[in-house]
Amino acid sequence: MSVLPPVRKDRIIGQLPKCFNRGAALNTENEFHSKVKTACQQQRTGTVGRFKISKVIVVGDLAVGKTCLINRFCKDVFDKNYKATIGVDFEMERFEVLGVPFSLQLWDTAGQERFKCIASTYYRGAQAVIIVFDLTDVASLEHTRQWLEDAMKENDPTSVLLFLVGTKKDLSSPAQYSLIEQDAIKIADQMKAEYWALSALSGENVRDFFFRVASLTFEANVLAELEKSGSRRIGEVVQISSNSNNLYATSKKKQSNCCQ
Ligand SMILES: Nc1nc2c(ncn2[C@@H]2O[C@H](COP(=O)(O)OP(=O)(O)OP(=O)(O)O)[C@@H](O)[C@H]2O)c(=O)[nH]1
Ligand SMILES: [Mg+2]
Repeated sequence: MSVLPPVRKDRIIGQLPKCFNRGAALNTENEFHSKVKTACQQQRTGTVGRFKISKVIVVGDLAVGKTCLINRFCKDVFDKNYKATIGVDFEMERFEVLGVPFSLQLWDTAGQERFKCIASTYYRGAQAVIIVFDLTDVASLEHTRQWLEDAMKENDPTSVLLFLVGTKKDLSSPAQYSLIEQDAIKIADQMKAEYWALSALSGENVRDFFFRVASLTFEANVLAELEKSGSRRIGEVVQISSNSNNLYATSKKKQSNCCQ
């Protein structure tokens, strides 16, 4: 018998959420992978949905808005006063994706230099890395390459999903926004990350973004489970996809360049 309460109604995902910008997306499919849909219908998702909790780390310069972003999604609150994160903090979020329970552990890390060495000890084992910058601060965008490099020292670049997220959209004028967006999309493309722009203050795109993170992480986990169980049967290795738009089939090749 499960001791957990049911998943909140507003955490149920039945469709693959859309990317934010097709020019910087991890995948541009309209639907979940057919193998994933079938596995969910047949309740053949292995450890996904039963024991597995996926770790997501959130990194980026100090005061770019990492804590506010997580708090807007998890608690629907916004604090205008800055309180630096000391070391790390985490929140658990439970979803139901295609009828399968799925949990994300969101690790909120410190951007301040003096807390960075504590925070970096928690980077290991991430399935997704969210690199945050402030849309009104170009330097914070430039620093995202360094944050990526640090996060990847502790993780396997072939299996981590990357997201590049610009915050404080409410503070940037349309002209200012479109300038920084061009640079952000270029960097996201080089990193093989999916780009999003949002505001924790207004809530714009926050829920859509986390639904996308949950969905793509879930999909990658189920595909990995299918591959594992398929390859156990001799001569019956599961073919994931040959579609070049699909990150999971091509991530090994693509991501090997990102931290060089
Ligand atoms: N206008 C506006 N302000 C924001 C937004 N997000 C965060 N802020 C403000 O930016 C400041 C820093 O936000 P935090 O979320 O604490 O920043 P952080 O990245 O967690 O900082 P560290 O924990 O030091 O790494 C706070 O004063 C927030 O109120 C946003 O979307 N819009
Ligand atoms: Mg913080």
